[in-house]
Amino acid sequence: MTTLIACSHGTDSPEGRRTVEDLVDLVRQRMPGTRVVQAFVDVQEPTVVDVIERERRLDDVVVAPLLLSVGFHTAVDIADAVRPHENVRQGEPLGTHPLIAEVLAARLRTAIAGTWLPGDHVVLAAAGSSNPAAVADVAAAAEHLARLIPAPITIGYASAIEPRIGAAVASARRDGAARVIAASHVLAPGYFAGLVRKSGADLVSAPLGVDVRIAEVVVDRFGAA
Ligand SMILES: C[C@@]1(CC(=O)O)c2cc3[nH]c(cc4nc(cc5[nH]c(cc(n2)[C@H]1CCC(=O)O)[C@@](C)(CC(=O)O)[C@@H]5CCC(=O)O)C(CC(=O)O)=C4CCC(=O)O)c(CCC(=O)O)c3CC(=O)O
Ligand SMILES: [Co+2]
Repeated sequence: MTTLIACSHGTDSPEGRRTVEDLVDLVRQRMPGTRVVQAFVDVQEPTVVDVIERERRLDDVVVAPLLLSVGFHTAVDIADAVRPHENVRQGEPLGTHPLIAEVLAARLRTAIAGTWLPGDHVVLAAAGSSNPAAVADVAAAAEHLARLIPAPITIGYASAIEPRIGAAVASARRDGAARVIAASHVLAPGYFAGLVRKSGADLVSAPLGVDVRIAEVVVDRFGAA
């Protein structure tokens, strides 16, 4: 049997925790016959190291990151935990999958109450990482999103990388945007989602949240690992 370890960041937000749990439940429903368990890289327990240690004795294991971009957590935390074990594999993060762009577009449509206006500008608001590979992943996510919405898109980061979200919002306005909408490129409510809300955008979309399309991406990443 194979165990899928759904490894998210971890958050102090009760709503964020519930969101991730519900998302993992959706994954579980789609994978009868696979053991699906949660693990975390930061803030919450159990750690991915501990869960791998527990699961690898009985099963093949795939760690499916519930993270959007390659970054410190995928390339160091998860990779280091996986590397010593022959029967443990690591899946790709989720954010470059076209279905994620569909969810982003749906959250944006809700934020604008269904109507795009001339002069709308979207800032794709991502966490940011000290790992430069994150930039390419967020750019790929922006390209997918660009096919689905009529507004121009620029990118802003909550931490580690310039431009920050607030700066990206301000420069869109300087360049003539009539309405700036921040697209929350985060999985769940929490600290980073809060930073996006405070970025000064006119409207802010909800985190990706609980959605069967995201569960589908997790299953896909599991299958490709
Ligand atoms: C509140 C905090 C936890 C706390 O300490 O309480 C927190 C929370 C969350 N981070 C999330 C995501 C990511 N965090 C990183 C990276 C880092 N996160 C760090 C700190 C903190 N992260 C604390 C705030 C400190 C502050 O900024 O003031 C860094 C700086 C230092 C460290 O870990 O110690 C480390 C830099 C490592 C490096 O780059 O060197 C990456 C990028 C990457 O992986 O590289 C991603 C995106 C992964 C992806 O792509 O998905 C999510 C999920 C959001 C969602 O739902 O999607 C939450 C949960 C939430 O928002 O609540
Ligand atoms: Co973090």
